[in-house]
Amino acid sequence: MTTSTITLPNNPPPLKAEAKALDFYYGAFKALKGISMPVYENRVTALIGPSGCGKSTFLRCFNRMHDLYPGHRYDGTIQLLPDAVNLLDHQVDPIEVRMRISMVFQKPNPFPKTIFENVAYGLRVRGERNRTYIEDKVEAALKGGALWEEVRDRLDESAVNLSGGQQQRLCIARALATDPEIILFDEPTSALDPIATGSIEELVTELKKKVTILIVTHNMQQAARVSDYVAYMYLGELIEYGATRDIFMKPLRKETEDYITGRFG
Ligand SMILES: Nc1ncnc2c1ncn2[C@@H]1O[C@H](COP(=O)(O)OP(=O)(O)OP(=O)(O)O)[C@@H](O)[C@H]1O
Repeated sequence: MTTSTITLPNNPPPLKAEAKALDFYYGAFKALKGISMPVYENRVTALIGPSGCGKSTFLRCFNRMHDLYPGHRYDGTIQLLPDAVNLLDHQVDPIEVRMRISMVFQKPNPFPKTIFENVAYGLRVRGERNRTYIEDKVEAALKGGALWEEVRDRLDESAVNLSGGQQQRLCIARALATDPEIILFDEPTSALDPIATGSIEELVTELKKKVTILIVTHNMQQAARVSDYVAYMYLGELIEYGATRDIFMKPLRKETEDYITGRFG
């Protein structure tokens, strides 16, 4: 197995999560191999690497998405700080994990419900009944998703009538409504036009003041624009991790350099 090259910052921000010796199996296939990596609080960490290297698989470990399918197995730990709970522990309820760690997918996936009900969804799953509380949370989440001004007068309309970019911002608002500590973004702009992409990138930068962000992207410019730290993966392994500027300006591993300069992948 390759050893990861990990360069930690001199004055690291507080840790929000940490993967340690993480393996993941789809049945007999080992898709992640011994990944150890910090995730710093209120920072954006980008996961990059060629198709099939395990970026999405790694991302989905953080909110136990893999539990939804039989035959999937984790080894190792992902600690969530400051309470130092191992997210992968069977004693830890995956539903509770998904409240604390939300996810935004590649294709905007609003539910066939009203704009309001899309955002209120997680609160209702959590058992929240207080109408005023839910209304306040929905408004705050839509503001956090930079969508409030566009939809405040049509909260009862179907979410599927929104544009693609608006739908993605709605999905971000939905993710925000339960006050998550981490948001996982899986290629959130790959289905969007450049203008909608720009507004999502601005939003990510704004959101990191409040939450910790992990983002999978194929777009090197996007990784350079939005992230503070970058993890380069290949064939299920973490090859190199470091500050974004260092990874792009002076990567320590030849494999990283070949990938970010477009010579490979
Ligand atoms: N449900 C699954 N069952 C079996 N193997 C899977 C499954 N999902 C992904 N894989 C395999 O796991 C490996 C990692 O896939 P993953 O989707 O995490 O890569 P990725 O880096 O996110 O790729 P992409 O950039 O194309 O989305 C690949 O070899 C893939 O074929």
